[in-house]
Amino acid sequence: MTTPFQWELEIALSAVKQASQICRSVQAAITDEVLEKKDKSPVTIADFSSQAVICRALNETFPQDPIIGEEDAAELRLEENRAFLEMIVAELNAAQIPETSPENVCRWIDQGGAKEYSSRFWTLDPIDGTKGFLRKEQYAVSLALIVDGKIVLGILGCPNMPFPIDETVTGTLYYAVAGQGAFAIPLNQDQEQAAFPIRVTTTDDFSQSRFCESVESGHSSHGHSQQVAEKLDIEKEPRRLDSQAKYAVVAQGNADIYMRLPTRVGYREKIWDHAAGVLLVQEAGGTVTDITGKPLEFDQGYELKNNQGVIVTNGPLHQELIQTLGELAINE
Ligand SMILES: Nc1ncnc2c1ncn2[C@@H]1O[C@H](COP(=O)(O)O)[C@@H](O)[C@H]1OP(=O)(O)O
Ligand SMILES: [Mg+2]
Ligand SMILES: [Mg+2]
Ligand SMILES: [Mg+2]
Repeated sequence: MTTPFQWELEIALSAVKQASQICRSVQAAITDEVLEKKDKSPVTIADFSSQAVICRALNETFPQDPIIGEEDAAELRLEENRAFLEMIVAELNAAQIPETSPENVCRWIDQGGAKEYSSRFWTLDPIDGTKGFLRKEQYAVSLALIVDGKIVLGILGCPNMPFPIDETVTGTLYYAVAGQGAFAIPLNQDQEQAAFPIRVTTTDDFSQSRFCESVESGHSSHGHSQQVAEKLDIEKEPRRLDSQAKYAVVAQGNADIYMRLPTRVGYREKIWDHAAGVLLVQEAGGTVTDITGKPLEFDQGYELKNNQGVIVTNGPLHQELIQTLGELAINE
């Protein structure tokens, strides 16, 4: 008997693993090749390579499934960016991806171009935390499958995360399937190795708790999280790291809380920045809502249209934290 989504898990894990290894090799070599997107955020050859490899693999096995991915190939098709495209082609050739050509690379990337909600789709952030990637700190390759508005499968490839039970091993692949728990495996492990189940902490004492948040104060308000920490007597310094690695840190019990507090009115979180991390934490026993305590709604297209910010906890700390955000009027 097979468990639900076993086939999807197998294909997706191998694609994320391959993409994570490409990201790692790009990071080790050069990273000063950066395109600036229209919104002024950076994108590298690793972002595009990762999206190409993962969309190619998903499309080969699940051709009917739309993919809502972060990147698209419009800029890469411009003549002025031809050299940049050739560097992506070279990365995929080095990774021995069959049928690699400039045209196919653009086509694979654009397979991740769905925008609308459908009853079954994947969502992909080929590199979440590009700024962390450029600083050679934390970043994540993030992939999730959403069926009938529910996240059923989530994977985070974290090439710079120490393995939870052996910190000498760098690079962790996290995954969760709805109802089946959350697990970590080393990114580099070639032979079959038992997946290590991860769990959130059980503390209900804020004075003993630690929270994590973005490095970038433009992505999450450090001023507001400081106010919350003072009100709740959280004494420990926040752990700042980029990307959905923050979800993994809570899921494996290295922090108790992740706060993502809006920095400007009107910003809507993107589904690919959260879907995989949310399922990982929920399956590890934790709780995720927006800053008003509402569940995140993954049936609204590519944005979390009906939500503001994100609050992640081990569970026991959740309600009082949401209440405090209300008292401080941070949720308005
Ligand atoms: N104003 C904002 N508020 C919240 N998140 C943002 C904002 N601007 C960009 N982001 C997104 O935050 C993510 C990184 O988060 P973190 O700080 O936790 O590493 C990126 O995916 C980035 O999207 P983008 O890819 O468009 O730059
Ligand atoms: Mg980006
Ligand atoms: Mg992102
Ligand atoms: Mg990204």
